Amino acid sequence: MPLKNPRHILPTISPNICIVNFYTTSGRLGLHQDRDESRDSLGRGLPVVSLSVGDSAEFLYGDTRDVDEAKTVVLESGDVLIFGGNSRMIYHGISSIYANSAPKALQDEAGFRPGRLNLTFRQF
Ligand SMILES: O=C(O)CCC(=O)C(=O)O
Ligand SMILES: [Fe+2]
Repeated sequence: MPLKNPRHILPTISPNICIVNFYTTSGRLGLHQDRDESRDSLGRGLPVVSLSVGDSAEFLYGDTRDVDEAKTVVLESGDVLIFGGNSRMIYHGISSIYANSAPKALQDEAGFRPGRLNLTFRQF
């Protein structure tokens, strides 16, 4: 079945914030909700658009702050994860970084240091 047009699922954004996180190979981020955007933005469920570069990471997500109930998805270099609409207030975090999992060209040709870069684009 063809994927639905995302515009029918999530509102579009004009991002005016980019949060940049760099994780060393021992880096972690505890389960949290992203709630620093405006009430209007949160109320409309405007999505967070997350781009991963470098080493792969285990991304946890769930409806509660309970790590044991959270699901996991591995985010690889180049992956874009979008959460918005009914999922805008999910708890999420990073439980581990897989050392040496980045594409070799990133290290060899771009001089990317070991670890993971994450950029999240948001509309305040
Ligand atoms: O590194 C990630 O994939 C998540 C980052 C995050 O949750 C945040 O910046 O609020
Ligand atoms: Fe977050």
